[in-house]
Amino acid sequence: MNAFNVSEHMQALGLQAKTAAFLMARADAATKNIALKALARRLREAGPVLAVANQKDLERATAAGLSAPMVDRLKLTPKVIETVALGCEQLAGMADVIGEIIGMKQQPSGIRVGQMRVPIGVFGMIYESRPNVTIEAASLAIKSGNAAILRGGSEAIESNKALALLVSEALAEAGLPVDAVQLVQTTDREAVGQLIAMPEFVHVIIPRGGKGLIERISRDAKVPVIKHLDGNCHVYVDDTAEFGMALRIVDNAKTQKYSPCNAAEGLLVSEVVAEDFLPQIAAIFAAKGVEMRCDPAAARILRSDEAALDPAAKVIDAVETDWSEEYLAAVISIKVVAGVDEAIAHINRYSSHHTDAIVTRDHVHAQRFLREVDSASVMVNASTRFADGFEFGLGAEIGISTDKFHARGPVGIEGLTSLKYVVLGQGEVRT
Ligand SMILES: NC(=O)C1=CN([C@@H]2O[C@H](COP(=O)(O)OP(=O)(O)OC[C@H]3O[C@@H](n4cnc5c(N)ncnc54)[C@H](OP(=O)(O)O)[C@@H]3O)[C@@H](O)[C@H]2O)C=CC1
Ligand SMILES: N[C@@H](CCC(=O)OP(=O)(O)O)C(=O)O
Repeated sequence: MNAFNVSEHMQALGLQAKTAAFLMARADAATKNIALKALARRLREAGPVLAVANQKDLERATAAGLSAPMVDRLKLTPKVIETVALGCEQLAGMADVIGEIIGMKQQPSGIRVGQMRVPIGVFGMIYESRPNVTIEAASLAIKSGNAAILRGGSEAIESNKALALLVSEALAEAGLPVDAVQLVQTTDREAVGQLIAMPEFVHVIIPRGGKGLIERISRDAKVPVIKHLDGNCHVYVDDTAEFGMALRIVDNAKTQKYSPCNAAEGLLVSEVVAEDFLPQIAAIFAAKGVEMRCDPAAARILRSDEAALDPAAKVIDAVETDWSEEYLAAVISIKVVAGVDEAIAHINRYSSHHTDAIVTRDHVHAQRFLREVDSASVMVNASTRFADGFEFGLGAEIGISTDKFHARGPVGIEGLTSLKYVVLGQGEVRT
């Protein structure tokens, strides 16, 4: 048997994607929606097959010692499958934005100038070991009329192969090119190196992952990149925060799920309310086993007799690196700040500019936070966990862009499109 040649494989995927992209760009809305509905049906029918594939991944991951939150996101449960199937149906029900023309205006010369929304072409995506992302990316590629080359996390390879087969079948059923969505068939990272350096085939790269991934992409990519990076997200509890609300939001932002990029990693509390608020949130964290990495002021409050914390509560002295850390685990950094100015300054210095929230009843503080915090999503009185394409009404998401150009925050259909100018004349010439 011939050895698997990564370079040949990637060149073949690239060429096939380029051909498919041309056909996808001219596919009509009804055909794309047939494919999406077929994919939803096939996902529901394939439950047992997907379970077998996913079990192989889970066994390998568990044997390799993957942490519990990471194993959790690898799971392709019936609920996860139903959610992505529903997502495909929701996308099918959404208006097709491809071909829409906006801003048509007549110019002094007589020509009319506007902009048409068009697919980007071929996007290459590198993402974490979360199999549902394969379907979200595939369904968004179909709806937006793009072709995609998907390189999922290595722990999810069996699940992804099974899912990619369903996508090909759904595309074929609708009469669309099966190569519109292709999965890289190897976990060899050399394939990533090839994918990001094929400008003749791939128009944009979408990396979803941590710092190691982005270092490589930034160094080696030969095509534009829309970065979907780490989330060092914060909740700031302001002087006037309503405590019940603040407790609910901070608890949810930290503990509803530990692995996502939109989970809170840092809690900032105004010194005006710190003595009262911190023991209450710390009691919740202690009950859930959340380790608290505290600055001296927070540590003093939580170690005092008045706090009356369970002796088993994990109150640790924070070090400088804690402020920049994305734990993705039952750990949170806690700092007492003088007020909204210090909170904004801290966030702008240490956050990864992903998602940050303020809990307050002060309108001026809320407005200042929204305007001055330089992050892709800024929130008032809501959990950072809402930073998600589905929750933002986009139908699905490619991920959460931490870039400032082209697309910022949760990226849906429009983030996978571009606008080109269209000019309508009646024989005008330039003088
Ligand atoms: N902003 C967003 O939308 C999202 C951001 N994230 C972020 O992702 C991170 C957690 O996910 P995690 O799986 O640990 O991320 P990783 O960065 O470790 O892995 C993500 C993907 O990148 C690949 N990869 C990583 N490093 C390299 C490299 N040097 N060369 C080639 N490929 C590489 C991985 O491949 P392999 O399988 O071979 O390791 C995997 O496919 C967190 O920082 C989280 O915040 C996660 C989801 C969404
Ligand atoms: N959109 C997602 C967040 C994406 C994300 O961070 O995924 P992961 O890092 O794989 O857990 C959500 O909140 O559901």
